Formats: sequence, C-alpha cells, structure tokens
Amino acid sequence: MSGLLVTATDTEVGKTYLAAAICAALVRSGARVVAHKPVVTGLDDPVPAGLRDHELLAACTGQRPEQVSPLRFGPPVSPHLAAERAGAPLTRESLVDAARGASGPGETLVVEGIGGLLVPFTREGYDVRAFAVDLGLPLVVAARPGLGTISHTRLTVEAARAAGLDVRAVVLTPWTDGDPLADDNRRTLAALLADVPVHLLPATTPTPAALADAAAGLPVGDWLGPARA
Ligand SMILES: Nc1ncnc2c1ncn2[C@@H]1O[C@H](COP(=O)(O)OP(=O)(O)OP(=O)(O)O)[C@@H](O)[C@H]1O
Ligand SMILES: C[C@H](N)[C@H](N)CCCCCC(=O)O
Ligand SMILES: [Mg+2]
Repeated sequence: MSGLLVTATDTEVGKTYLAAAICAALVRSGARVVAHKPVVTGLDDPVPAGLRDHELLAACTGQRPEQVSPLRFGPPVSPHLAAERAGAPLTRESLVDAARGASGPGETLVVEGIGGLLVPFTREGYDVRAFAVDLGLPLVVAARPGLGTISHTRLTVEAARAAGLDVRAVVLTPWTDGDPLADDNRRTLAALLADVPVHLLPATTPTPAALADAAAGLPVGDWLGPARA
C-alpha cells in the first residue's frame, strides 16, 4: 500500500482542499484511492462553502463520508478535547488500526491530518506527527501564500524532520498569480527549504472536477511512498 499524509502549518490552511485535489487527480489518472481523516472536529460550526472535510474527500474518491472519517465530533476544538468531552478519549492503537485498515492492496491511501503537525490526539501528547511516523507515510505540507508563512512553514518542516519524516513537498494554497509578497514567499521558501520542492495549488472551487484540474500541475505520483504495515 502506498500513500501520503497531508498536514499543514495550522488549522484552516488548505489541507482538505489539497488532500481532495490529490485524491481527485489520482482518481482521474486511474488509481484506486482511499481517503482517511482520523478525526473530524467542528461539525457544530456552519457548513463551510462546499462540503465538510470528510464529505469533500468522499466526493473525490467515491467513498461514503463516514468511511473517510470514523470519528466525528461537534465542537470546533482539538481532537484530544473533543473526544474527551464526548467521553471517548482517543488512543494511539485505535487511530493507527483504523488508518491501516482503511485501504487494501492496490489502493492508494491519502490521509488528511487535523490542524497542524503537533496537534495532540491524547493528553499524553500522541499527535499528528507521531501518527505519521507510526503509519510510515511521507508528508505533504499545505501552507498559506501570505504573510507569516515563511516561519510557520520552516517550523513545520523542521518539526517533521526532527521525527525522521520524509517531507515530499510544500504546497502554497490558495494560489493566485500576481501577488508580489506571495511570489517572494515562494522563492524564499524554495531557497531556504532547499531539498523540499515548493508547489502551488491554484484557487479553485471544491468539486472533484475543479480540484483535479487545479492539481493537474502537481507531481502527485512523486509524493507517494510505502506505508508501514
Ligand atoms: N486551493 C484553494 N482554493 C480555494 N480556497 C482555498 C484553497 N485552499 C484553501 N482555501 C480556503 O481556505 C479555507 C480552509 O481550507 P481547508 O478547509 O482545506 O483547511 P484545512 O487545513 O483542511 O482546515 P481544518 O484544519 O479545519 O481541517 C477554505 O475554506 C477555503 O476558503
Ligand atoms: C476545528 C478545526 N477546524 C480543526 N478541526 C481542529 C483544529 C485543532 C487545532 C488545535 C491547536 O493547534 O490548537
Ligand atoms: Mg480540513
């Protein structure tokens, strides 16, 4: 089984758009794709433009939304707190088992993290980074194009590398041509990250066809790596 995990420099950066675009592009190329979001929180918030995370991912892969995300909570808070409030604290074992069981031979697994890389699933500090290590998946990092992204992106890549994770790409999203600051952020990050390529996901609408079009320029196949059994 091969796959990747999409993380980000923060919550509300573009993980779902990017993960959905990757799924849609892979499906368009003929791959069998399974999306997995270990935990969704914030279902009490108004429905965003388009669909909720697990619904948009499911629309891109053909799964049912509940298959994409087995654990769904209302409060817009960190997963450790949402689960605790629901009286069902998360465990490393159940999170890893669910992710490993999500896809089978010949399928490509696209995992969307939750929030940023160090968001905890448990009070003891089992977090998205440790989850990616357990799954053995390479990372793709969604980052904002604008002010603040240089430091947030470098911090995320450093934190990933400190745990031995393979960062395949940073993707600035939503990208719109013609912003001089975003252009310089792109160049600066490409120079400072050196061996991590910086790509762009154009601003798009959240439909499978539009997302696949938006991802057409991304070397998605290069980002996939084998998952740990
Ligand atoms: N490529 C894009 N095209 C259009 N809008 C985008 C794009 N990328 C990000 N956005 C905007 O950023 C918002 C947040 O994106 P998204 O929901 O993908 O973030 P997230 O990192 O998955 O958030 P969460 O932490 O809640 O899972 C979207 O609602 C949308 O407005
Ligand atoms: C509600 C939000 N959209 C996400 N689902 C959860 C983000 C958790 C962030 C936790 C933190 O970094 O403080
Ligand atoms: Mg999301």
